[in-house]
Parts: sequence; C-alpha cells; structure tokens
Amino acid sequence: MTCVMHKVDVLTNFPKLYMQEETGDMARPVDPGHFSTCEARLDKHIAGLCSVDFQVAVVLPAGGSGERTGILTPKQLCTFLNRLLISYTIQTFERVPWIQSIVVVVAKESLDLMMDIIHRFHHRNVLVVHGGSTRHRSIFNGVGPSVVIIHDAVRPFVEEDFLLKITMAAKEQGAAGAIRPLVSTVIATTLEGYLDHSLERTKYRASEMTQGFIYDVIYQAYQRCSESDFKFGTECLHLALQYCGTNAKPIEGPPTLWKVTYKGDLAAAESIVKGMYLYTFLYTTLSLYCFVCTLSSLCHCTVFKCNISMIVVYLDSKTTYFIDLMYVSTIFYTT
Ligand SMILES: Nc1ccn([C@@H]2O[C@H](COP(=O)(O)OP(=O)(O)OP(=O)(O)O)[C@@H](O)[C@H]2O)c(=O)n1
Ligand SMILES: O=P(O)(O)OC[C@@H](O)[C@@H](O)[C@@H](O)CO
Repeated sequence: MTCVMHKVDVLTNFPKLYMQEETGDMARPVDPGHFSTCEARLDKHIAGLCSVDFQVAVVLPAGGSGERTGILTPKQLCTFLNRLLISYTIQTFERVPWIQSIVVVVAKESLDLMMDIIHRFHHRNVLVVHGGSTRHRSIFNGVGPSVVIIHDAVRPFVEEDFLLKITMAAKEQGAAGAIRPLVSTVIATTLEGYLDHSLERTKYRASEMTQGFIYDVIYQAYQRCSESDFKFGTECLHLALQYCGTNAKPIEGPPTLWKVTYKGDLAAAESIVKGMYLYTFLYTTLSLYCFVCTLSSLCHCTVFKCNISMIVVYLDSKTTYFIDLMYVSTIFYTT
C-alpha cells in the first residue's frame, strides 16, 4: 500500500504552494507621502509583553438591521454551517485569554434570540445589552469600566495579536484604531452634483474596526458628544479627539478586518468559514483515510485512486494556503 502525499508543511499539515502574507509594502508603487502608524515601537512593546495586567472588555455592536444586504435577516444573524455570524465573532473573542468579558449589543427584538444563541453555542462571559437607534448609541450602551475594545459584530475574522496591538496602544495612548489602505479614491462634489475635488489617496486611510479606548476617554466622549454625533456619526476615534482631545493611535490592520456589509460579503464570509472547516475536515479525513489504507492493505482490498483538486484554505487572518493537487493514491491489492 502506498499513501502518497506531497511533502506537508509541519505547521499546517498541508503543502504550501503559495503563502500570501499581508506585508506593509503593497505591490503597488506607494506615493512618498508618509503615513506613520508607529507600529515598529508597538511591535517591540508587544514583543516584550508578558501579560495584559488590566481589565479588558470587548463591545460587539450587533444591533443593526443590515439594510444594505437587501435581505430581511440582519446580517449578524445569518447562518453559515449551522452557526450564526455573531456566534463566529463571539467565538473569536472567547479564544483570547486576556479578555475578561464580551458585551453583545443587540436590538431589543433580538434579545431572546441572542440568549438562545449563547446557550446553544455554549458561549461564556457574554453579557447581552439592548442596542440603540444608531451604532453610537448601541456602543455607548455597551461600554463599561475597563480598557474597552470595540469591534463591529459583523467583522468575524480578527486575530489575537492584532487585538493585542490595539489594546496595548489604547492603554498607552487612550485610543487606538485599525486602519486599511483605501481601495478607491475619495472625492467631494459641488451642490450641483459635479466633481469638486478628490483627495490624494495615499495620504488617507480607511478607519476600520477593531478600536480600543480607556474607559474614561470613550465614556466622556459619549457624555459630551452632540445629538447629531449620536444620530449621524460613524467614527468613535473622532469623538475621542473632538471631545476628549485624545489623538488615537492608528494601526495598520490585516485585510481580514473587512466588514460584512453587502450580500456579496455574506457569500465571502461563508466561503472563508467553509474553507476553515474544510481544512479541518480534509486533514482529519486524509489522516483517517491513510489509517484505513494501512489497515485495509493488511487485509487486502480493491484498487482505487482519488484526486483532490485545488483547494484554497483560509487558515487564519494572516495567511492563505493554497493546497496543490493532492494526489492521494491508495492502492489496495485484491486478494
Ligand atoms: N443601531 C445600530 C446600528 C448598527 N449596529 C452594529 O454596528 C455594526 C456595523 O454597522 P453596519 O455595518 O452599518 O450595520 P447595519 O447598520 O446593520 O447595516 P446597514 O447600514 O446596512 O443597515 C454592525 O455589527 C451592526 O449590527 C448596532 O449595533 N446598532
Ligand atoms: O458606517 P457603518 O455603520 O456602515 O460601518 C461602521 C464603520 O464605519 C466603522 O466600523 C469604521 O469606520 C470605524 O469607525
């Protein structure tokens, strides 16, 4: 019996044809415009970090209606592989040992469903509070005395080391937030609806989530902000600057921080979740398969072959592994 598998990578147990890792230097020519995110200092700081010795709570705003998906079910309550999107996000944060509590902010009409989800998926250290009419009001309902991590509930893929960067920067500076390069140029139009001007893209970044704040900053910001901020605002970092004079530390985040906003994002999130589970399933099956081969070859069986075609497996938010044609030929000899 031969069970032929390509050389596997020790880390992932799958051959790595191509590992794409997010790097600071994008493939495209970057304008000489300087965009310091002081990450180098942070990396050193974190590298020397032995433990997070202060209270950390995460607030997951999940009280929206998801209108832009065009479907009736709010996107955070959509299901992939029998688990709701919000549960994947909670699970991500449950795996972080230095986060003491997870506050999920949901619409009043979803409170019972959320309690059921927590019970059904055995989530722990989760507090459910009701949301408000806007994201800012929902977040304000969820913040409590600790270093506060705020993370949109519809961003299910974030890894611990980025959360650590944001948390340590927030503890040090008062506020910190994820940023990503803009993929489209930002323009402004005249009252008549024509182009007025465009911004030089390399000098700007998109503000994403995860964000972090010391409690006093985010609490005071919400205590002092205006009704208009609550109603129309989309940026917590702006409130920290405007009402507390706190300049947040921007930190470049990985591409997986993207927010599920449109229907297509749901399909993308589902394929990534399936990819993650496929990796586990494939590895388990192949291991079992080889075990059965070994067992069967001892008691003689028929001959057959199988090919497993190209599979992209998204293992974690930093790397993508392309599994090449895994030619698993198991040859059994008939008696
Ligand atoms: N009143 C609100 C509005 C939004 N959110 C949450 O804030 C996050 C990011 O907001 P967004 O992507 O805009 O979600 P929705 O407001 O639901 O989307 P839409 O604007 O398409 O309706 C989501 O997890 C959403 O559930 C919230 O907690 N309370
Ligand atoms: O504005 P929306 O509610 O669609 O999405 C929220 C995002 O804007 C927000 O998460 C980041 O911009 C960081 O503030």
